[in-house]
Amino acid sequence: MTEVQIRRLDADVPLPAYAHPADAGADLVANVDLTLEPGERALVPTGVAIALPEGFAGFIHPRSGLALRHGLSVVNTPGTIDAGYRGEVKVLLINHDLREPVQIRRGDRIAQLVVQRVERVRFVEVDTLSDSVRGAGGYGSSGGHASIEATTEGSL
Ligand SMILES: O=c1ccn([C@H]2C[C@H](O)[C@@H](COP(=O)(O)OP(=O)(O)OP(=O)(O)O)O2)c(=O)[nH]1
Ligand SMILES: [Mg+2]
Repeated sequence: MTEVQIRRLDADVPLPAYAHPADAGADLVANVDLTLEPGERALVPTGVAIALPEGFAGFIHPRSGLALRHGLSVVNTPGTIDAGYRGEVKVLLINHDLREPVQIRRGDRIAQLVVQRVERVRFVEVDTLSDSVRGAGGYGSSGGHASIEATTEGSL
């Protein structure tokens, strides 16, 4: 397992932790109490700083349970933590619920950090790009409906 240096900026705050052995995301914890009114956003400190090895990056994703129950998400999802960043990891939360405020208490697991290997590339300027099947098609160019064949019961 790749080791990542981590520094607590608050001695009481739990370190990011994976809830289950095969989870991709380690939960990040809020280090403050706050209330987000409908539509409101806030940059929430997690009380930790990390030093990712070169060739890795951290990506801050929302937690689906909070998104489902409260409309809580991450504005810039996924937030990017660069390997060279040594400041406090912060989460840019937003309350997407139209009616209810979201209460966050210090210690709540508010988002999850996915650490991944990333490639850096050298951009080589050319006059003509290599051909591809897709070409310049995008924005729904491949259509939106998959035809589903009618099946009679028991025919599978
Ligand atoms: O959700 C986030 C996003 C970013 N960061 C920190 C780590 C990251 O390495 C740094 C810069 O983030 P980003 O590159 O997304 O922001 P920017 O607007 O491009 O700022 P900069 O000019 O500092 O790169 O801020 C966080 O703590 N949480
Ligand atoms: Mg940047």
